[in-house]
Amino acid sequence: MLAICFMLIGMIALGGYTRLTGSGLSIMDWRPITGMIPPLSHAEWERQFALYKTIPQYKILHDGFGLAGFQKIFWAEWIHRFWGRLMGFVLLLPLIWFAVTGVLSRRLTARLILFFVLGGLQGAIGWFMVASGFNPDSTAVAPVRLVLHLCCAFALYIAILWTALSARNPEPEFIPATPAVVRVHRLAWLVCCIVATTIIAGGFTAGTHAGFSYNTFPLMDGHLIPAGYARLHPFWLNWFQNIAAVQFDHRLLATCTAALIGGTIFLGLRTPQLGRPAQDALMLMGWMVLLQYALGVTTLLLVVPVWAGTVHQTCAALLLTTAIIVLHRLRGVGRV
Ligand code: HEM
Repeated sequence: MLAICFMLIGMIALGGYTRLTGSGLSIMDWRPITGMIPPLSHAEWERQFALYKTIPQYKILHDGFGLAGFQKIFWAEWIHRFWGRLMGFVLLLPLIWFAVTGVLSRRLTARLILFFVLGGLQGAIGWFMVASGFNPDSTAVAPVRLVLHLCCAFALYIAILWTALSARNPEPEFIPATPAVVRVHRLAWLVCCIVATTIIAGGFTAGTHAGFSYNTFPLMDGHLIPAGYARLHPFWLNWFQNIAAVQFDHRLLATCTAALIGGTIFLGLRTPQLGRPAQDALMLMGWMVLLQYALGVTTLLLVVPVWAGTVHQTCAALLLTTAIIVLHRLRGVGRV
């Protein structure tokens, strides 16, 4: 399961690369089994390329890049899909073996089967997202579907990570539920929620291409709150479709995330009852949020180069990992 967690981080990185290189729409069909075989003849490459030429993205973004250019974006998308299938095998084959030899409890077996099914569903959601990019008036996928795909990937990752950590460490270490400990525990939950919300906001920032505007920090076009924040009506529409508001919200949430993590560490380090493992995890989370914040600003100031966008997206998963490890190490609060 830990191997699958590593593979999932790799998958999130590959997803970022695929999105940022505009490769996601290059494979225009979804064949869960036979799609594993890439084009093997020149005729098949030409057929796939001819298909791709029919969608608006080709004409607007990649017009005239030739078969070699098409092959480049095709391989990015193909590897992303292939990696997904490979994860399915890495989960399924040991699962069958361990279940047959009676190593796994029924509960764990059922949970792992559920993860396998959800992994398949994530593939289907990926296709649901990609299909939205083929509409006659679009050159990219629908932001809402991008966020759906991203959120499901993170949710599945959290579930597998939690299960893996619990399998490694089945008995939580008792931590006395003093008021200070309970406060840090509650803050750790809040941190997980705000990190998740910042990630969703990051999804909309990426989906609406908001990172290509207002490339200054901390001001946006000379203002702390950009002019035109509330341009759209009804008001809530701004949070999803207005580039100024989408980017501002992501910055604001990221700043709140960093501040909340700072506060949690401050209290956590003054609460010795938490124990060393939980305090170490808090410190790791602190370093990670600093790195992620700096990467976010770098991505913005450099106008979203592929490497920075990919690393920023991947480090979001690593930040979430540290937040989950903190929560996992605090599992024993009040438990005898
Ligand atoms: C706690 C800190 C942060 C987290 C967890 C976070 C998370 C994310 C995630 C997950 C994405 C990509 C979503 C996707 O690909 O669908 C993203 C995109 C982005 N973030 Fe952040 N972010 C953080 C801080 C920041 C900061 C401080 C800035 C800049 C001030 C920033 C600027 C951006 C930009 C410009 C994008 C779009 C890049 C692209 O198009 O690929 N982020 N963020």
